[in-house]
Formats: sequence, structure tokens, C-alpha cells
Amino acid sequence: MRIHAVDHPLVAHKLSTLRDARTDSPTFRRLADELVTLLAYEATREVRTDTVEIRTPVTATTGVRLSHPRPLVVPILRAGLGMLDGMVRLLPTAEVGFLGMIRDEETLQASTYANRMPDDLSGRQVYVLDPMLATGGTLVAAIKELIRRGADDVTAICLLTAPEGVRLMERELAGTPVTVVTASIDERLNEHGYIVPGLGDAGDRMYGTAG
Ligand SMILES: O=P(O)(O)OC[C@H]1O[C@H](OP(=O)(O)OP(=O)(O)O)[C@H](O)[C@@H]1O
Ligand SMILES: O=c1cc[nH]c(=O)[nH]1
Ligand SMILES: [Mg+2]
Repeated sequence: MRIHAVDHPLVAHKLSTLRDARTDSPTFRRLADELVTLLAYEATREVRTDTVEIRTPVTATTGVRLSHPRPLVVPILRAGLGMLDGMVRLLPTAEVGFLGMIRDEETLQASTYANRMPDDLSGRQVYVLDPMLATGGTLVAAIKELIRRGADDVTAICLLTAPEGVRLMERELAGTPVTVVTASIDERLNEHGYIVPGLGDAGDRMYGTAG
């Protein structure tokens, strides 16, 4: 497993406003959308392409186009849904699958309540969207399911990650073709499993359901 923390002033600027407890839901959604597009630029660096012949108004030349089969984008509901538009803006021809997962607030164990993805992912590049990698339970379970279905190249885009979650991913997904692209590796988890300094509950902040 590889992890890549994107070091860019625009990412840091947008992330700081996203973290701010005073940022309202509409602004939070807009910033999450903008951030995922910036992270997706890095995350798609190795998207598969084919060489094609093209003709400009001046001459014949070669170009590239995205390979078939098309990449699959999988947002993890709820909060990952807020990253989908920003991702498909860069990959408009991608296919989209859905995983609904929820973390128990007491045990911090993740469970799956919705699963709508192609059964056979053999030879597919997959991009998983989840803003928060905290304990790592959610993302490890999601990626194991993708690999079980045959995915041979998985990239997770997470706005924030915690070192504890990164370590779980490294342990559970050792030797698998998985990359995590993130805007930040934060300090730690608190006693409730929240990322510190973090941004709170991403789903609640995105959809205005906190409190
Ligand atoms: O790394 P973990 O410890 O598993 O935690 C991360 C998960 O927690 C949040 O989802 P949540 O369960 O709050 O669901 P929601 O998106 O519907 O709010 C977040 O969006 C991740 O999916
Ligand atoms: O800090 C955290 C941890 C898990 N899920 C969130 O939404 N936020
Ligand atoms: Mg939540």
C-alpha cells in the first residue's frame, strides 16, 4: 500500500476552511467538491490510457484517450457522496458504483447497508471516495470487497487520514495494489475515534445533521 499526502498551498487553504467549525454546510460541500478535484488530479496520474491517432487542423499526430474498461468510481455513503461530482468532473466517462457503510459510534466497527457495484471487477481500476480514514475499518472492508471482486488497482481519495487508520491499511492490505491520496495525515484519533485536529463528522457537516 502506498500513501501520498498532497502538499499544495491551494489544498492547504481549502482544507483549513473545511476544518473550521464555523463553516456552514453549503460552504463545506463546495470546498469538499473543490478539494476532491485537486486530489483527483494526483490520484489519476496512473489512469490507464491508449495511444490514438488524431488529426489537428495542421497535421496528423498521436494523442491519448482513457482505456477500456472504464475506471469505476465508488463513493462510500453518506459522506463520500459529496466527493462524487468533483471526481466525475475529471473522469466524466467513469462508471459509478455505490457502497453504503456506517461506523457504530460505540464499537467503531463498520458495517455495510448498501452495495451496488458490478460483480466482476477483473482488470478494473477503481477509485474509492471517502473523506475520512479514521480507524480504517470502513476503508479496509470496502477495499477488501473490491479486491474480492477482482479489482487489480485501487486508489482511495480521502480528505483526511489518521496515522492509526493508515497503519491498519498497511497491515490489512499489505502486498495489495492500493494507493491512498489525501490532503493531510493528521495527528491522531481521540477517545471517540474522531480524527484530531480533523473536521468533526464529515457526513453531519456535509448534510447539516449535526446536533
Ligand atoms: O475509518 P473509520 O473509523 O471506519 O471511520 C471513517 C468513516 O466514518 C465516517 O462515516 P460514518 O460512519 O460517520 O457514516 P456517514 O458518512 O453516513 O456519516 C466517514 O465518512 C468514513 O466512512
Ligand atoms: O473524525 C472523524 C472520524 C470518522 N468519521 C468522521 O466523519 N470523522
Ligand atoms: Mg458520519
